[in-house]
Amino acid sequence: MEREKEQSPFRRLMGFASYHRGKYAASVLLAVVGVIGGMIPYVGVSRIIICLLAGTKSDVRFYLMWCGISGGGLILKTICMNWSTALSHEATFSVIAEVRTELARKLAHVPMGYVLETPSGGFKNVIVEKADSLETPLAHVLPEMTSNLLIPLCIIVYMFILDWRMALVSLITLPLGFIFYMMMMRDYPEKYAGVMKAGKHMSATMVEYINGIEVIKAFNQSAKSYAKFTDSVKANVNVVLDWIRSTQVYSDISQGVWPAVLVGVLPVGCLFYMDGSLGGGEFITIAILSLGISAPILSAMMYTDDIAKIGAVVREVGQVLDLPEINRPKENKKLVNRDIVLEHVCFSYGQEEVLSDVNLEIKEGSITAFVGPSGGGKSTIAKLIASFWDVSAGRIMLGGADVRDIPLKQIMDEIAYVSQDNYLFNDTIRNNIRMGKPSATDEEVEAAAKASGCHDFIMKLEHGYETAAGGAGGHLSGGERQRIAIARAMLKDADIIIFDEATAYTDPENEAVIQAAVSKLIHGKTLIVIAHRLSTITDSDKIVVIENGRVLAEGMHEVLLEDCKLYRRMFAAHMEVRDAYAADIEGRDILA
Ligand SMILES: Nc1ncnc2c1ncn2[C@@H]1O[C@H](COP(=O)(O)OP(=O)(O)OP(=O)(O)O)[C@@H](O)[C@H]1O
Repeated sequence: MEREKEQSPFRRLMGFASYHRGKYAASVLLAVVGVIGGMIPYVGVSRIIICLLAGTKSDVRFYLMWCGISGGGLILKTICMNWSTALSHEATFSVIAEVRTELARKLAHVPMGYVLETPSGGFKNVIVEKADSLETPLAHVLPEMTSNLLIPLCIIVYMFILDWRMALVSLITLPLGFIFYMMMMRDYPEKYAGVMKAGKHMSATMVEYINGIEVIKAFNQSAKSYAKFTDSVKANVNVVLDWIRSTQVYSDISQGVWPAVLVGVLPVGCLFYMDGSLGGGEFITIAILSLGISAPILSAMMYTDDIAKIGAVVREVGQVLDLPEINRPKENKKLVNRDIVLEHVCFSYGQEEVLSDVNLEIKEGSITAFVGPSGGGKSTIAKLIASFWDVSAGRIMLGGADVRDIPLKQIMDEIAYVSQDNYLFNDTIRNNIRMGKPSATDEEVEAAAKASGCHDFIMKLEHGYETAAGGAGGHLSGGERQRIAIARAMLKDADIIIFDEATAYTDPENEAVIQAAVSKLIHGKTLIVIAHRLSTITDSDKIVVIENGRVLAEGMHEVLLEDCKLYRRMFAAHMEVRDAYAADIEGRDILA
């Protein structure tokens, strides 16, 4: 596994934006030109006022010219600012799309365990909400903050040229407001990280609540009594309110103090005017200009809030991007056959070892069944073979090569994993089956559906193959979903098939259809079946009994019945349940 070097949030943000730096540079340049355009009316007004008061110009064309120049400046400002914003948004939405694509790619390359252990709401929060929150700093901060800081800077320089004393007086509210602003920003990153954490937790529990709504309803719970959900909503609102309470006063004071420039400019200006050291034109010009200082500075300050947030956002996006990947070579490996060999395999989820010293040989073209008590490690072995995780110790060989030396894509091509949780995408049934082979024609899709026993129930659906399957399978039964997964695997035509039999007891009719589908699917292939109904695997070439993370026994059905007490007991128990179930069904049929 590989851990990328940790980067500072700012460098990472710049890294995201680097492919679009041309657009960002043009956006900043246009913003600067826009600021210059925006300054022109101030100069125009000042020229007109000074000349009017001094009475030095009586030609109306002079005033009309400055009116025209001022209007031109405003038009230049509007065009440049809008163009600048359009460019920065164009670049930013591309960056956000790239970040999302990279996050999604990352999830496909980290060990499955990381993805499964993280609530899906957590990932959704990072990929959707957090990625979205990059929009403000990237699209607005660069051009708009540049212009919002440049405007007051230019005004101040101009005021210094007119009268340096008045310029200083007009700046007096800036440091005062800044003190309160800094008090507001105290511990900001920590507080904001707390708000984000609470939001993420709420999002995760909400997704959990929605996913588990069936169980919650079945057990007569409600949103209120589902304490985890209500607690997270309350915790979120408390953290946000605490944060607002601790900053609101300072924020209000600083926002009140900053624009109050006339409090100094008017009395001091009157004094200077009365003692003759300040001209009437300059006084009025400075009074007007001083009003233009605080608004852009306040806007720029608003962005510092976003800059402070961005560290936490980028860090969180970075945490996903830095997850260790399953590190595999890129070049395909030549496999001599499809034999699978496990040598002294150990594996732990976190600290707890769930497999210890597992040795196993699965011959190409054979049928191998994993059986054993729940939690014994059957699925874990199957998932290690499919490279969902890497072993903690020992090795797994496929066709003579260590699976860690085989690219993930090659493993995915070699192995079809038909799991119990057959996720159906929110797409048509046809496209769901086609996932097994994206280039498959409609005829191939339907042929696979027929072979896997899906065709009849699909044709009974309202829109046949074009019916939307809906998230996680919609209204299809477990058995139907499993048959769709078998159809997908048939299209994929992989050499090795891992089939995780459904734990829920399916009716004998459905079981027979699934059995028929599986036997068509495995023709000439290597099959590993994680079996929960022992009657279905008695003909296997090899049955492996797995208990407490170890291989307890292996052999054919008859041999194990003789030699393995656990297998004998499990088989007898299974037959008993099966017979009782069959008798129950028969009884109901007679009553009907
Ligand atoms: N993602 C996981 N994180 C932590 N522990 C896990 C995870 N998946 C499985 N385990 C644990 O590993 C052990 C083996 O689980 P596994 O699913 O491989 O057993 P199994 O024999 O397939 O069980 P079943 O027949 O119930 O499906 C169990 O103790 C289980 O709780």
